[in-house]
Amino acid sequence: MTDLLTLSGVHTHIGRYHILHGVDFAIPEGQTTMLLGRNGAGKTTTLRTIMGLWPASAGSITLAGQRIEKIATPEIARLGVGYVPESMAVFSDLTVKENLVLAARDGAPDTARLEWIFGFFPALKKFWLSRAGALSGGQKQMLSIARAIVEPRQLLLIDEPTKGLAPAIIGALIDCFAELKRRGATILLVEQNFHAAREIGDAVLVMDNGAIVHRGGMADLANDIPLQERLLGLSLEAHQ
Ligand SMILES: Nc1ncnc2c1ncn2[C@@H]1O[C@H](COP(=O)(O)OP(=O)(O)OP(=O)(O)O)[C@@H](O)[C@H]1O
Repeated sequence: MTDLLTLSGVHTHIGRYHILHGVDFAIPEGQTTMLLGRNGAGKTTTLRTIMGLWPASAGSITLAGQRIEKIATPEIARLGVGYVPESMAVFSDLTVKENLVLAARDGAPDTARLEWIFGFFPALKKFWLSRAGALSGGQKQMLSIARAIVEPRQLLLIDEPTKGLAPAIIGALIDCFAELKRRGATILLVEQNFHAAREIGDAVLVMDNGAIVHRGGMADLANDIPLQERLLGLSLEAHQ
């Protein structure tokens, strides 16, 4: 299996705060890797550092063989990294169509690509000419993800997509991620909801205090309750 993204000894400072303390991991191509950890562990900072939104103060970030830790965010996006931030990135006053047109580099999403997206987010086709602000929370999240994949991406970074959503909507999102993965996407996904995480993930990384403290297969962590309690301070039952 080829690694699409590799972080090696990555440190990040935000102002005078030292947030990431030597983050090391590799993301295999075509897999969904979950990034878990307690609040404040450094998960969002890791995604933002990969995107160049917070500069790495030391270490290397390699995407498909190319070093990207000193490259500006728009260039990283052009290299094929899609980012879905925690606060859904949609324009409420614009229609679903306008949101997707703005997300496409040439201002005209490819028709076949749109049909591909509608295949797993049918609500976006149904509400094509509706204001994004009128969508449900789950549909806004779908639009936010659709904006990130309106052009082909090598890698998707998604921050807490299920946060604040009702269980039925979380189920629909999980189905969408499964479909995206089936179609070959490589995804690094931050998730606090362990029940959702174990449904989606192939591999798992756990962060604590700005460093990776566990890496392995998702099934191994899902089946090891003492390990979950030690790493995440939770038991699976508490999250079902
Ligand atoms: N703009 C900022 N200025 C100062 N400190 C920050 C800033 N953003 C984040 N931090 C700190 O960096 C640490 C890591 O935050 P981060 O958001 O990456 O954690 P997280 O694992 O994503 O947690 P959460 O699940 O709560 O979002 C926290 O201690 C946080 O307070």
